[in-house]
Amino acid sequence: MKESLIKADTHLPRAEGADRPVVEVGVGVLFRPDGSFLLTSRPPGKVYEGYWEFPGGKLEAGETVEHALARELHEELGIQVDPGAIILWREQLVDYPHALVRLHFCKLTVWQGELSMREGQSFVWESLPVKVEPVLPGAIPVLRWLEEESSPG
Ligand SMILES: Nc1nc2c([nH]c(=O)n2[C@@H]2O[C@H](COP(=O)(O)OP(=O)(O)OP(=O)(O)O)[C@@H](O)[C@H]2O)c(=O)[nH]1
Repeated sequence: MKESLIKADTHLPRAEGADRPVVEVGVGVLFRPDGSFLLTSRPPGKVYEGYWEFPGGKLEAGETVEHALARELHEELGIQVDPGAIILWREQLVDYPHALVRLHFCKLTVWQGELSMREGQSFVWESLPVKVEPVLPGAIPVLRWLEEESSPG
């Protein structure tokens, strides 16, 4: 089956032309017992600064999605996560002007430690429909999937 692709900001030129490598990214949807989920703002200095997203980051060489995400959540949020508690959920390819990324979205309900924003981000526990904006193009499908999962039938 052909992988679904989102094209973001199509009016902007693409870096590196058509044959650019795919950057693999682990992304966490952290749920509290009341069903709310965590959104964080992209830190100052990063592309799409200030946009709301789910926390996560790029896989390093040799890492699994679960290990990369556990590492990123510790680096960004200061929490301890057992890679075994990370549930792989969905994938989405996104074509951005700066990179072609494959997002590996994961669900997570268990972690240790208090949240501390180590990169100058803001955070919010949200529920549908989310109130914060703008949401990163590559995070928007998650909101749709959560909506689908919460509606009967
Ligand atoms: N963390 C995260 N990244 C996302 C989401 N949606 C989405 O398109 N992305 C994209 O995935 C890539 C993640 O890169 P990043 O910059 O957050 O990762 P990182 O912390 O490893 O980056 P660094 O190399 O600047 O340290 C970016 O191109 C970002 O635009 C999302 O919901 N969460």
